[in-house]
Amino acid sequence: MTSYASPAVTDTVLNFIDGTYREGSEGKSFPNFNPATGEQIGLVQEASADDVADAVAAARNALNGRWGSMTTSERVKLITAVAAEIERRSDDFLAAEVADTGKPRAVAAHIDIPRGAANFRMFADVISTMPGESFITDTPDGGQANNYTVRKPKGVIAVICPWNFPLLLMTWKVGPALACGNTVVVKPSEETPRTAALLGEVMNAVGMPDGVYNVVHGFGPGSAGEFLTSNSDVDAITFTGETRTGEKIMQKAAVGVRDVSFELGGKNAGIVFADADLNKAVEGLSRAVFMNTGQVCLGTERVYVERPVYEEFVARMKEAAEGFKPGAIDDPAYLGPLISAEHRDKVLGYYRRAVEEGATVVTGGGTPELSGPEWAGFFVQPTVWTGLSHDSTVMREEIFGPCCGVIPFDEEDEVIALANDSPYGLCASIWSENMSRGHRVAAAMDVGVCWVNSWFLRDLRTAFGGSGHSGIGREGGVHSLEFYTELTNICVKL
Ligand SMILES: O=C(O)C(=O)/C=C/C=C/O
Repeated sequence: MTSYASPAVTDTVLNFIDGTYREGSEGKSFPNFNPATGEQIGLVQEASADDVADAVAAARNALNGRWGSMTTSERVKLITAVAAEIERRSDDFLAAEVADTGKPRAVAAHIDIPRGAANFRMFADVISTMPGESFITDTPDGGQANNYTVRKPKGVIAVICPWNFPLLLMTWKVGPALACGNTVVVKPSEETPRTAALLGEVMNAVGMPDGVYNVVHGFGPGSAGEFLTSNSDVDAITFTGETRTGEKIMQKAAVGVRDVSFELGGKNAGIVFADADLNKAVEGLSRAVFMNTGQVCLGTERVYVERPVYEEFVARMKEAAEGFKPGAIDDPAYLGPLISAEHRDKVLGYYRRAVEEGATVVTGGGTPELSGPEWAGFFVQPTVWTGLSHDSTVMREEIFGPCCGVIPFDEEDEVIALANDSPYGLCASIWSENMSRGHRVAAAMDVGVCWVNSWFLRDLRTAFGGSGHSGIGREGGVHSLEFYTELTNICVKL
């Protein structure tokens, strides 16, 4: 049986289909690891094609059953109860998330788990207060017509979510999906299945109708994710993760012309002007580079600093980087592991590539000296480079690790061009005490989100997402409704 509250125990993480937990029908499973220790902590039951078909059918049946006939206020009451139950079981969600990710308990306790509840509450509010649209039209016969719009759920939504903020990013999609009356089949990352599975217990506890929320596990080609995106009874697909995976999903979505909502990769820039408050800039950018061990889609991996403050900024980022301590999980400065041995090796490959391309390693560049079995996992050193060209590999490709390259600039137009010279367009941060410059440069960024003198400050009502290779569509507040509902305009001749 799954024991989320004691993740050190080897246990089985099950699929959750039509309100019940079940093993994969083909008896296949795959290992689940704690990235801090590197130890296997469980087995995950792999959903077969039949299991995924059952989950989609359960979601369809729920739409055609009690869930589909519920009023908005009945749905709002249920998803508000989900939020409360997540909070009541926050210790279990915390244990499950830390077991799966190895992330600092402080990060999971202050970001991941609270956002799990907040995401449901946010969209309960949005769907309760969202105004409709209507127009009184003058008609050729001298009369009038009333045009008004009604929103209806899109149907069965496939939710494919990543391993860096598993509960946060899954509920960022499931919250609005359910608020709008859809049903979901969730395919969590194979690295982090636990909190998605645990949410099934919450759904049952609050009396969510069976089939509204389903979870199927799997990884790679020929498994649950592919079965799900290929299932013609899935009405739309939402995905957060790597750009190249998004491209593959989009190909599947094309069959049947299914809508997609994507938050994909990024190579986000931080720009520090000479008139910046360096205390703010170093605090904000050291979080943007090193928080969650750099495994944040919004993270910063390239920093441009106006020349007069370049040397001081580099020295202060070195100090900040060395303040992050791998292998000290209860220390607020703890730098957790990367999610897997594979990802650790990928990041170390970029560390080597940086040196090959002429980087000066200001700090880090390898793996930390850690002793003890509890730190035998996938740790790397927080790293800062100088001496790299803007066109170097590590300044152009998304690494998704605790590292950044720092490059000097001289002119505002120059740095705007550098920051925008990327196929990605997710976010940026601007650091300057000159507010007209802050507004001006932020507006010049070709990104979905730009922070000024801040980073990762989130108002869930705002438009969130990226352009170019960073995604399609926006999530957040009323923006999520564009994806999770279909509009019908009704014109009544008066
Ligand atoms: O803050 C959010 O709503 C969000 O989506 C964060 C994404 C982080 C990705 O790594």
